[in-house]
Amino acid sequence: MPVEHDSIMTVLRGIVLPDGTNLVESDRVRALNVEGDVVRFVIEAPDATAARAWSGVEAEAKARLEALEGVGKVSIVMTAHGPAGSTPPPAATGKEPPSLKIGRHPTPQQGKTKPAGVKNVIAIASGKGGVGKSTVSANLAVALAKMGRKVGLLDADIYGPSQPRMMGVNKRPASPDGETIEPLHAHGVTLMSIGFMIPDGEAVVWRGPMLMGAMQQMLGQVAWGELDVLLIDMPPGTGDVQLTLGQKTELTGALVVSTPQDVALMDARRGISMFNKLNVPVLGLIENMSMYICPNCGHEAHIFGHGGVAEEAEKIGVPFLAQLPLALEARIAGDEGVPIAATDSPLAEPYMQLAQRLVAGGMA
Ligand SMILES: Nc1ncnc2c1ncn2[C@@H]1O[C@H](COP(=O)(O)OP(=O)(O)OP(=O)(O)O)[C@@H](O)[C@H]1O
Repeated sequence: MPVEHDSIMTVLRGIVLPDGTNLVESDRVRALNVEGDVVRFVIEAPDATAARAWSGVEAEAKARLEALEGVGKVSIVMTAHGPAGSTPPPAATGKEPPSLKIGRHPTPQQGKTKPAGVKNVIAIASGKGGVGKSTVSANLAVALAKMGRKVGLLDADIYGPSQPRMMGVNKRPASPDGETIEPLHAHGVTLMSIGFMIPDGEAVVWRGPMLMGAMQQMLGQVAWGELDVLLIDMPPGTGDVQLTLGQKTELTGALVVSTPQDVALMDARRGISMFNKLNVPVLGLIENMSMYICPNCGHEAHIFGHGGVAEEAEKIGVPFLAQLPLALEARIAGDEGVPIAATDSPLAEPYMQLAQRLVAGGMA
């Protein structure tokens, strides 16, 4: 029988650190993963000096866990996040402990790249917050997965990552080697969110270089595997993440989500003009909250106006890809972690059609 997570934590609680606390109490254990009889995790030391001084801690944890019933192999990676102390690094073996931290200065990069094995990368953007960009991203990802496509979803919305809630998963991804990050999986979609890696609100204060570094890591360190398409749920507006992504990533293109309201459309125009400047093709516009369908009588009301996004698409010569109704059922589904496209509700249909258009166009 595989070893229980709790039994492992009990053992780790018994491993005393030099300051008298233990590994669990001082929150040093990350990415604990049990597969069969193999236990893997990361010990996150406060800095490189401590990481070196804790080699006995690592050895003790390994020996004690290997003595547990059901455990065959134990693999521990020691990482350190803080500045190194004054002690010189160990001789010859040389390699610094890998860093699992998301949010760092970028490493130099020549030209545009995309994760190996990923055929298409599509940014889902909006000029304005709250228009439903994350809802569209989650549902489109699920609809594509239902069609049998291999889909990844990267939630890069640093101001309010909503995919953990919308896709119904929220835990810290495993990192068996302290460098590669194993994405999570939900509703057939390979999923990574900046929200899995950093405490709420921390990234909001990041500016240019830190954001560039974080995006580089989310694209480059995550083991995305073979994907037909990777959707990126962007933060709203035209900030550093959008710029970095447009300049550094080989994007198939961008989908721009807007409500029919004039104010939302004005902001959407700004987003479109940014993508044009970055030479990122705008694959199409999506109108969300097009009409409200009363759940009681079926009456349709155009709460945020009517037809604005279709007109805009025609004016700028890009496809108008979908019209998505405002529906209570869709909101509740998103809040409960089961996107409406994952259900057999008729509201899943417009997302299936959107997915089909992208597949037919060779974009996903
Ligand atoms: N078509 C819809 N019908 C009903 N509710 C919707 C619809 N689209 C979005 N919502 C709801 O509106 C809220 C905002 O949507 P969402 O988070 O997808 O927007 P966003 O543009 O990603 O926002 P942000 O910029 O804050 O990330 C959510 O509660 C979501 O469930």
